[in-house]
Amino acid sequence: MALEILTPQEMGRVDRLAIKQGPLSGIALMERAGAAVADIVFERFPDAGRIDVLCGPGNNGGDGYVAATILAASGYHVALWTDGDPRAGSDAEIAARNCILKRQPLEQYQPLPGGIVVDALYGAGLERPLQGTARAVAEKVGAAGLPVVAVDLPSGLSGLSGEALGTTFRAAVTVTFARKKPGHLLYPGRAFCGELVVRDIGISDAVVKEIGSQTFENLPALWIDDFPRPPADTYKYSRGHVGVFSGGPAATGAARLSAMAAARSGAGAVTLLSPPASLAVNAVHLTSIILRRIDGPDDAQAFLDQRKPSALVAGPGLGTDNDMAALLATVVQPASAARRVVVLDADALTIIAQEPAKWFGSFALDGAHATILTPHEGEFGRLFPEIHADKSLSKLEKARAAAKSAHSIIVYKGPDTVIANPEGRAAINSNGTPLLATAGSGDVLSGIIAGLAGQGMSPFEAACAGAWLHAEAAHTFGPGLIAEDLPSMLPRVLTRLLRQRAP
Ligand SMILES: NC(=O)C1=CN([C@@H]2O[C@H](COP(=O)(O)OP(=O)(O)OC[C@H]3O[C@@H](n4cnc5c(N)ncnc54)[C@H](OP(=O)(O)O)[C@@H]3O)[C@@H](O)[C@H]2O)[C@@H](O)CC1
Ligand SMILES: Nc1ncnc2c1ncn2[C@@H]1O[C@H](COP(=O)(O)OP(=O)(O)O)[C@@H](O)[C@H]1O
Ligand SMILES: [K+]
Repeated sequence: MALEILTPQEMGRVDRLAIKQGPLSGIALMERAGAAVADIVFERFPDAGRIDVLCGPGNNGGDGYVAATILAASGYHVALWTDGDPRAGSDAEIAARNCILKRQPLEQYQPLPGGIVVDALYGAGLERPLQGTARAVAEKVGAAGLPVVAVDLPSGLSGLSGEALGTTFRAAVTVTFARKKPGHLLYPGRAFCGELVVRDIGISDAVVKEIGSQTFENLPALWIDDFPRPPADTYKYSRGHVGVFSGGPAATGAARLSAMAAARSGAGAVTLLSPPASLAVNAVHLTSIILRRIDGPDDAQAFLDQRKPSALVAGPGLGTDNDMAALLATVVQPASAARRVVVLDADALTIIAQEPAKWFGSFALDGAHATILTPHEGEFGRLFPEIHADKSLSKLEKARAAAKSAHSIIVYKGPDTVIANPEGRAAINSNGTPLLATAGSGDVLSGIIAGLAGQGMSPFEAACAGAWLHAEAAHTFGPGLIAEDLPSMLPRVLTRLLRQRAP
């Protein structure tokens, strides 16, 4: 399974290395890329009355010349519109030379009803907004609502960040080559791409590996080998013991959601740590979850020393007053010998955001201990104001920078959740669903991550698996989902996942 995501720059290096190592030349790769585009047109639009192929001056245009040639030879009515000549000496120049279709100036192009558009204006090389004719054409095509097949990327989109650099084509299908790029998975890019198809053009996995990308699509293959498999002779505490801190009586539900999610993720024991005032309300709502009274930091320390939980969740419904800040200080200190992963969310992030540098300095991340922060957009902005405001960084790069500065694993949530560690390893989640935009779903995510990390899964992998399982649970339930439904969907999702993994 090809999991690497390549930046446009890395893709350029892959292209050059593949050409250097052979056996395929640049024009051979381009012929395969153009053929892949033509294939998608055959598959998705077999009855297209007319195909307008728009070619830019770079190699993206080269793919367009190849696709136009194949489509015309197959009997389609193809019109070729070009925005300048291909650059001299480029592979695109060879592709243009091999294309016998008449070239028409792009400024004369007018959308025709019933047609489809192949957008081969700009791909990986676009670095500034579309201007002049290209921009006017993007606007015309958008207004006409014609189906667009984008070559590599919809023109106008940054392949690096997924940002629209300006006016951007909106594709029905995007055909990219070898590997996905960040802009295909990060919003708003993902929406501009429509259906995304990745086609092999003969670039070997070994060449991609040599580039050493540190970004991956968050799919089970990324972490399944590390997924918890309890041995036959396990018992409840060795199967993972997760402690979840509850807040005051008016806000106990969030912590219970986390606790239930941790339990459903396979943790052998989950203890809800409750302030005295919330004990009664928590008690009436809990059955399999253990309830323990915690009246301040000393009690919390006693729990940590006695029970040695392997993972903790603090933040959902915790409250942000000074007492909770003191409790949090106890929670985040590195465990002496015992392995422990601490997942901080919601109110814990609000407390930390008041003095980020102090808190970040206390977070430990080594083989045995880790801190995982799970901010949504607003929390991320409060925790990392400078990184958040830096317009030159993509969401992916922001998550990486935040992980480094906080010595933590960051789960930067949203429709395109990014998980990053301080060493620069990062994953982009691709199975998100707007069904998850429901109160309390983040609390469930924290619990799943803690449940997996508590069972011994490596923290980065646990965070990735948590984000994937969370969205998969939402898909499995479907419309009408509320946060309470997510934990009870996990058994089905886990069954499917583990069945697939069986040899
Ligand atoms: N053999 C290969 O290498 C293969 C490559 N493949 C294909 O190549 C594509 C990448 O090709 P590419 O690097 O030539 O980039 P592409 O996007 O076509 O052109 C960008 C050039 O245009 C210019 N420019 C930039 N922005 C501009 C703007 N707003 N308005 C006007 N001009 C603008 C800028 O030049 P500048 O003006 O800066 O001199 C820049 O250099 C890739 O997406 C894939 O489809 C596949 O076939 C596989 C084999
Ligand atoms: N439009 C969306 N598409 C996919 N996932 C989403 C969307 N909106 C929210 N989510 C996910 O739902 C969860 C919401 O978390 P959060 O904002 O902390 O909610 P809460 O505080 O109510 O628990 C996150 O995992 C986030 O990634
Ligand atoms: K394009």
